[in-house]
Amino acid sequence: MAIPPRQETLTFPPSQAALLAPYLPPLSPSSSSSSTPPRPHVTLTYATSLDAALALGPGIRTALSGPASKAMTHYLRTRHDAILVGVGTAVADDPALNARIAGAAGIETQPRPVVLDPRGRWDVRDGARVVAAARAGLGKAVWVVVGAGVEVAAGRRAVVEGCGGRVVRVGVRGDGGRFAWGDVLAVLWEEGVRSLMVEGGGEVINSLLAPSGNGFVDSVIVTVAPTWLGQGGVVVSPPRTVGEDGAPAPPVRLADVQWCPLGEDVVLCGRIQR
Ligand SMILES: NC(=O)C1=CN([C@@H]2O[C@H](COP(=O)(O)OP(=O)(O)OC[C@H]3O[C@@H](n4cnc5c(N)ncnc54)[C@H](O)[C@@H]3O)[C@@H](O)[C@H]2O)C=CC1
Ligand SMILES: Nc1nc(O)c(N)c(N[C@@H]2O[C@H](COP(=O)(O)O)[C@@H](O)[C@H]2O)n1
Repeated sequence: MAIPPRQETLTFPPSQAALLAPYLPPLSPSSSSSSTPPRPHVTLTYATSLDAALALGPGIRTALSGPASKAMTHYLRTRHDAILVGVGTAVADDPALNARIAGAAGIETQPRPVVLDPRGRWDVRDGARVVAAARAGLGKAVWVVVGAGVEVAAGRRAVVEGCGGRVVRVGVRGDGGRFAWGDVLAVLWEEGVRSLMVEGGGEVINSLLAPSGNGFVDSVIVTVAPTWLGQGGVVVSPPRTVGEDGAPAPPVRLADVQWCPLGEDVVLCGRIQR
């Protein structure tokens, strides 16, 4: 018999959850969306250092959140239908992508892990934490989003499907072999996803904050940790664009801002100013 993975159980007080409520998708989402075409509510959320770094370097798993903001992240996971990371994060962190928090009782409260992997490079194995969590009933099974014409090796497909997951196809027509966000969100909506939490990593966040992506972001919840990681980190800094007149486009800025201290960290909530 397989031994289920050991995991911690975090707690997040209702008083702190109430501060986040205005930025979260509705608890009972309707089947229609106010957007045309319909798409899920998108919450962009990650932890950063004071020098805007997500990690010490590409491929280096780096703990930034303290215990309280880590618990917040797991609460956020229970409040979304799906949680999305890029393949860079799947490879670097081997994340479990489940909600390990008191109150996350039953598989229904768990988010669907989604890995964006346009070229099918994720060498997912049975030992991957996200696979182990699904097998143990501690999380939903992963969906791997690959480019429309991409071959996924039979062994990898067997691992994904063997734990109940799926390979989902989306055409690649974004720049640099990436997906266009509208395409990914349309497919997830069709699959029943009404709320999506985007966790990272750097490339995914920067492309979502770029002009072609930020119109899809409904709210932003960023944990700021009191540390500088130094040069060479994986940094959040979206591309600057130039308007038709050659002048720089206005910077991306948050509106409806709230700063909430959480342990030694500060959590910044807002919506992208339109
Ligand atoms: N502090 C935090 O909250 C988090 C930190 N991280 C860190 O981030 C690092 C990984 O970041 P990256 O290497 O930048 O990889 P990433 O996780 O952003 O994945 C990038 C890959 O995603 C795919 N992709 C598909 N469509 C895309 C699109 N529209 N936009 C962007 N990418 C798209 C591409 O294949 C691309 O190479 C790791 O070190 C991880 O520890 C990751 C998540 C959260
Ligand atoms: N909120 C937050 N704080 C940090 O300090 C982090 N390093 C991350 N990373 C994200 O969480 C994923 C790990 O998830 P599991 O604990 O394995 O379920 C990692 O892949 C990043 O997406 N997040």
